Amino acid sequence: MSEPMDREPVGPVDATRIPRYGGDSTFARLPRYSEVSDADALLWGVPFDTGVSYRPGARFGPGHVRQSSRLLRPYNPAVGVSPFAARQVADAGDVGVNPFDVGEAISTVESAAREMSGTGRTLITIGGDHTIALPLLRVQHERHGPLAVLHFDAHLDTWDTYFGEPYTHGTPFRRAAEEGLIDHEHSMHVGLRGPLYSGVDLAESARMGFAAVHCRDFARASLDTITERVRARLGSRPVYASIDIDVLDPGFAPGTGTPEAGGLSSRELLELLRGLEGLNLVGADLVEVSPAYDHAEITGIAASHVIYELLSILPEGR
Ligand SMILES: N=C(N)NCCCC(=O)O
Ligand SMILES: [Zn+2]
Ligand SMILES: [Zn+2]
Repeated sequence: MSEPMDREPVGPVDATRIPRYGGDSTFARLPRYSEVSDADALLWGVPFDTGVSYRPGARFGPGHVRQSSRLLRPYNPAVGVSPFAARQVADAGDVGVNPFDVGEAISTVESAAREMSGTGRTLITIGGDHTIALPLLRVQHERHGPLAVLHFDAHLDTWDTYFGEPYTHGTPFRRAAEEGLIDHEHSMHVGLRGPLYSGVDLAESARMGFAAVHCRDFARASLDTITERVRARLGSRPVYASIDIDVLDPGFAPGTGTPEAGGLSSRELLELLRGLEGLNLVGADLVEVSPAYDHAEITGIAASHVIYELLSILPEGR
């Protein structure tokens, strides 16, 4: 929002007074958007998975991530921040999208994101499959111009079409590049791995403006070296982080639709995010949590901690 908040932010329900396993399931037990006068940052869900190429179920992601976020506490010692006290964060619920029409769903997400971000609210979106990154990037681009896209994923998601369809979860970043939404000098994939369709896939993605850190790099370079590479690439540009939970190894995130062996640990991803403090993060999404393949909330908990770290590194006033 444009005006600074004139009162203390309304925080999560206090778990020392009201047990955390009961009651309303908002993200981290934060207030609903309708319960606060306004918000600096909004979490919201996009329960959509009509764009998937393999296992379905990410439409149930938002509810599952919220349910798995009940144990989050207010203070983040890793970065010395209380993310819910530094700004008003609220949960805006889920948007109702058409599961039978991908084009209509994309326009619905775009208009809802535009309306919710208003004159400057930060949006953190819980998917849903990766198709939804395209309308989210369109709205961020309207405000900030070409974005330094920080894309955590096992997959490139810069492929052209699936079964002739241009709007799928494997294609959002090619569409975004075609639409001029991506800053070619400052965007990056992190966590790539697994078999491709052809060697050309990587070259095409590089032509679209993405530098790349592969999972193989994590086997050799230190986390500090990789963090520095990422920071140097993003610079001071407006950064949009799009995090596909399948960037984590299936052992750390089994509940996802297109799992690939040999991924990051939750510890590596969380620590890398902490190392991005001070960057100009303007918004983010966390996608591809498919609860039917999750056990013991393993994937949901990892996802909720990723979102918590993102909130913890938001610049002041955002
Ligand atoms: N965005 C995700 N999670 N996956 C894309 C995989 C596309 C494929 O089936 O080749
Ligand atoms: Zn992926
Ligand atoms: Zn993806």
